[in-house]
Amino acid sequence: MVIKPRVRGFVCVTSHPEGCAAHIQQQIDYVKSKGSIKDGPKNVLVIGSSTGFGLASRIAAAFGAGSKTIGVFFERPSEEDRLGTAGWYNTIAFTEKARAEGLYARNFNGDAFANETKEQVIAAIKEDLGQVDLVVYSLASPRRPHPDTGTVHKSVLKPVGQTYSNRTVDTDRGVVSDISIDPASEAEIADTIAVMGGDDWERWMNALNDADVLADGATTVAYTYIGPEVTWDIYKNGTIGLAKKDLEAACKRIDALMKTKGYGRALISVNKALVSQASSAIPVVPLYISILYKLMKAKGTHEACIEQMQRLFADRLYSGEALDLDEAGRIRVDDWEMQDDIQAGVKEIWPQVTTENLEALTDIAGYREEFLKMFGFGLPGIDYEADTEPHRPMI
Ligand SMILES: NC(=O)c1ccc[n+]([C@@H]2O[C@H](COP(=O)([O-])OP(=O)(O)OC[C@H]3O[C@@H](n4cnc5c(N)ncnc54)[C@H](O)[C@@H]3O)[C@@H](O)[C@H]2O)c1
Repeated sequence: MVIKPRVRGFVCVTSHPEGCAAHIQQQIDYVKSKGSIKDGPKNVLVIGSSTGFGLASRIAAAFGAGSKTIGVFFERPSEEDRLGTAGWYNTIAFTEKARAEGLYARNFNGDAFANETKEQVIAAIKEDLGQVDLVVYSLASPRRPHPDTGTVHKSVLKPVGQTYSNRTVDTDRGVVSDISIDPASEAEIADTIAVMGGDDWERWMNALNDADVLADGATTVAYTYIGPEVTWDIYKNGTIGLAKKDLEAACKRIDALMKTKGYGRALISVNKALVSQASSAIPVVPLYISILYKLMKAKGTHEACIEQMQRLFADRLYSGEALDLDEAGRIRVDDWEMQDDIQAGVKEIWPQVTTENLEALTDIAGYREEFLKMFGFGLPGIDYEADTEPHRPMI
């Protein structure tokens, strides 16, 4: 079938298998162009490995350090009259390319929050790898069925304590407008923490430790975002920010657990704002990203997921040097985003943006390009008029 993009609000409901494979290849080529990561991780578990930062982490580990990888993700295969999700096709392409180079890659499509998924993954580690020396926790989920109670918690992206009003952009239609978001209820705050906080990461690490599948000196890392003041009420100080605070608290407890294993460590990396399936759903953030991209591209410091994760692995986690951490003990690969001149530029452009000057003042074109790329569209060398097989089994 011929597959075209069909964008509905902040999602694209179609995805192109060959385009996704070309996107994976671009990321592999980038990692290889940076040279190999010496003393990188050997056996890596990536939780949330099919898109965004988790996928880029898996690619950086496999193709930068020759790591064996196990990926856990929640994606949908194609059905008779429905395409598979981009993450489904991404994972097939990654796995084909990894195995073609003799790299071990094994996949688990299932709910990472569930006890059974953890048990299956642990059994696979025991069977194939013995132990893992890096666990990347990169889940972004709108819901979590609680493994003990069965209650389904749903996360919300809302301010806390007061109504938040700001401008936002409908990235599909290019319309800039003002929005007001009412504050979250106590129940919504608790639900968001249950989904995006640190409980599940801690459960994974305890389960891996109890099963003795963490290597001595193993590292685990999870990702967060801070960003500029203009987004704080909806991000850093909003429901998602409180969940991230909970993630950081869990990090301290997990770090203590990891310290019982030689030089083990648990870390939080603060990453840059990027177009991803998760970030496109956050109000206001896509407008910020469009302005940010314009400024960072002009300065020559723009990075996408793969550049960020390659830098995290090569220059931070596995540089062989002591980690340069911020006052809260976090790694900062959002350093170039947060530079004063970039943020001063954002402050200057922000109040001026309207529907009419959106194209001129921001990189909305680059935003849309990145957005479509996540679903395999707009990749060079792909004939989007050609027939494509949409039904592809997981490997
Ligand atoms: N995108 C950004 O701008 C940004 C910036 C900094 C930090 N982060 C953080 O990085 C992390 C990853 O975000 P992303 O933007 O790469 O998201 P993403 O939506 O691209 O990826 C999420 C991953 O989680 C998996 N997943 C979701 N629910 C699952 C479940 N129940 N079981 C198993 N897998 C499941 C998906 O399959 C996918 O692989 C998040 O913690 C996010 O807060 C994102």
